[in-house]
Amino acid sequence: MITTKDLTKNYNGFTALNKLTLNIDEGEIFCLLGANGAGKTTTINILLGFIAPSSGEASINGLPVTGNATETKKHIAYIPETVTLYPNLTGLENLKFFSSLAGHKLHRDELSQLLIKSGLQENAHQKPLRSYSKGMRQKVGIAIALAKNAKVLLLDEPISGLDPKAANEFSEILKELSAGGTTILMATHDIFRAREVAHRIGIMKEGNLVSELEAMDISANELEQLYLKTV
Ligand SMILES: Nc1ncnc2c1ncn2[C@@H]1O[C@H](COP(=O)(O)OP(=O)(O)OP(=O)(O)O)[C@@H](O)[C@H]1O
Repeated sequence: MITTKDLTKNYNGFTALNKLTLNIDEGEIFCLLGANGAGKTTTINILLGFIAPSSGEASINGLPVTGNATETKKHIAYIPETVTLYPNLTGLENLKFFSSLAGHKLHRDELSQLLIKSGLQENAHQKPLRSYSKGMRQKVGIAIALAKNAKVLLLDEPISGLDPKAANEFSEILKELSAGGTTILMATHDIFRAREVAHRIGIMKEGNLVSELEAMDISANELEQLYLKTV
């Protein structure tokens, strides 16, 4: 569960995020749309405990992030736009290393299965990351997030750079996780994907959440029109 109440972030008089109130239930997928600079990353960074809000509150599974960030982070898996990994380690080795940092000791077979589930072709598992495309690196990032088995997943434009097939597979993974009870917040510029994968969609403009709608109630075309009218 992700909740924010009147969440605000100011930078020297500039309001990057203005009184954002969100309630994302267990198992729900919420997509945040908005032009560059709308406040999507700021929201995610506050939820991660990376930056402190100026006012308002953010909670993960009922626990306020402020003052409890070490604890709340344990419940969160995070996939940024560009996943940072070790170029000289293979996909398997990166996954093993990062999942062990999160306290998980997984066998080789389990690691391979996670990479396969994330859509990384098997012949790449043993190759060094420096030989991977952006989409392939992103899939290792997805596998690392899956390994953590977190109840909350935060995604900041995770599909930019993925080809349509990989993006589609990624949507399927998100739906599976959601069906298993994972709460998902995804910032994205991909209106079509948002419409396809989300239960609810929010459109942000200049730090404000200006529209909030059920994905089922709107077609991709209508969502695009609304987005263009809004931002
Ligand atoms: N450290 C900072 N100091 C000053 N302003 C900042 C800082 N971080 C973010 N901002 C500003 O806050 C606003 C919101 O930025 P944010 O990164 O949340 O937008 P976004 O919706 O994620 O955009 P994008 O789609 O480009 O990733 C922007 O105007 C940005 O310039």
